[in-house]
Amino acid sequence: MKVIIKEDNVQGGKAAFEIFEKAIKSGAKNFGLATGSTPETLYKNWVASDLDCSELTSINLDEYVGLKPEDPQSYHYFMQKHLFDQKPFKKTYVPDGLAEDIDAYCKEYDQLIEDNQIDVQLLGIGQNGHIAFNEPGTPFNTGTHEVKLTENTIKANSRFFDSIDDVPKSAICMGTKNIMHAKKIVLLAFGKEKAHAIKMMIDGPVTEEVPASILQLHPDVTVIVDKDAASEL
Ligand SMILES: N[C@@H]1[C@@H](O)[C@H](O)[C@@H](COP(=O)(O)O)O[C@@H]1O
Repeated sequence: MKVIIKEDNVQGGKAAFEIFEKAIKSGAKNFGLATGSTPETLYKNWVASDLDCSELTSINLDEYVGLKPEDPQSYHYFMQKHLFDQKPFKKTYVPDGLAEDIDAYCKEYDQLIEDNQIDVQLLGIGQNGHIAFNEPGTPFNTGTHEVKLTENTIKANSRFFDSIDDVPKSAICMGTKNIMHAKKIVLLAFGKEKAHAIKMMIDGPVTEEVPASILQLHPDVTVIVDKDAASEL
């Protein structure tokens, strides 16, 4: 893993954007994208750039079960607002939180990822080391699946909702198998509350108890952290 330590999330977002820009200019077409507060500075740089995205395809990591795409808390909405409305892509995919047959839908999403191998996969990390919504204990060979969110994640994500009771209890997300299939991975983490997860991911054992630790086994991972998130390294 290559670890880049930047002053703050502004510098971190800029460094991340440079990686995406270089990949696009070198012909990369398929991007695995992520939500959460962490990628916002990257998307700001992306939107402000003159990059043409009309030939790009994006496949997002996850979506809450039960939220409509136009729900302001949905990850569909987030992506439209922070990137796709300003930078139209050729095709964008975010898991369908309203899918009726979730198991069948997850298989379709796996096929989509199989057919469009991701050139650069963006990731954030949860305080407990989760990536996408792969919570501690999720088997490493899992594909796209429905996941019950842990109390820890519901609490952490409740800041985006009016009340903690409004936070959906489950989500559809890519599994670690899908994530590891990407050619290149860029993981971002900013803030002190991510410091322990970053330490475990980089220096801890590879264990399903810390889902992000699987990234130690991927050949091309760049981790961009700010000083706070790097404080336990
Ligand atoms: N499913 C998302 C993850 O993809 C994200 O990485 C994590 C951290 O979010 P934030 O960047 O807001 O700290 O939260 C959520 O649980």
